[in-house]
Amino acid sequence: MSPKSLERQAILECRGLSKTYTEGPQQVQVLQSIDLHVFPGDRLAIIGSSGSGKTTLLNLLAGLDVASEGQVLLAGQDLAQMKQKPRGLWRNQHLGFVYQFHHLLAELSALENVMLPLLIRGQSKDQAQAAARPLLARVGLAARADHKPAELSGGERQRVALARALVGQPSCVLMDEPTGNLDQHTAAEVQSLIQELAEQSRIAFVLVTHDLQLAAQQHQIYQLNQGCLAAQSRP
Ligand SMILES: Nc1ncnc2c1ncn2[C@@H]1O[C@H](COP(=O)(O)OP(=O)(O)OP(=O)(O)O)[C@@H](O)[C@H]1O
Repeated sequence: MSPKSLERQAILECRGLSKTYTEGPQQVQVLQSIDLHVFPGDRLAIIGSSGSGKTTLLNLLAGLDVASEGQVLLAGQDLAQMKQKPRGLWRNQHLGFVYQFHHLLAELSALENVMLPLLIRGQSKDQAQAAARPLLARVGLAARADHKPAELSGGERQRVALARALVGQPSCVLMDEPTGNLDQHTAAEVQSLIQELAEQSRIAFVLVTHDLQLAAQQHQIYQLNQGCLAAQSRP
């Protein structure tokens, strides 16, 4: 395949994705037949009111939850068709995930948190450290490598979480409210980092956010409404 056709191959794709939650006798359809294509270097924002299904969609795209109908293809592979262990490895190789509440391990330092995905992949401590240190520097936290999450500010923790999502050199990073707990200045820093990484390293970003300012800075905004995903025209 030529580099150009590789570039046009969606790194993450969903087709006819639906999700219904069953609570006792009640069924709640949260997502209805959603199609989405994410290409290298894309920056997409998904907006929608509270309870519209944004997190549910992100979890399905990440293979953390199972769809009621439809498919998710990550780097061309249907996640639902894979066994648990290879699916985890495939996800670890191609996807980074930044959660709203960062989910850093409290007992590990910032550096150790960033090293973790590589240690899980079976890399040595030295290899993991060699990859994690420059990333911490890139997010402006070289001097905080030995600090535990409790000793960092909210913005610093979010940047550690971003470095951890990037350390495995994923093709796509999913972010749930990446600036939800950040002040305006730190949110702007996170945005410029996302922009730089998308342009220079062709990493694709899918951001779920309530922050319309952040959404407006991405290539495309999608709105989730009554289970359907619609592309928005730019403001
Ligand atoms: N495990 C579950 N079982 C039953 N219903 C659920 C479950 N998870 C989510 N829901 C319901 O699905 C709907 C969508 O939830 P989701 O968390 O995806 O929304 P959201 O758009 O991310 O909301 P917010 O912006 O408030 O975080 C909500 O009505 C929620 O109550």
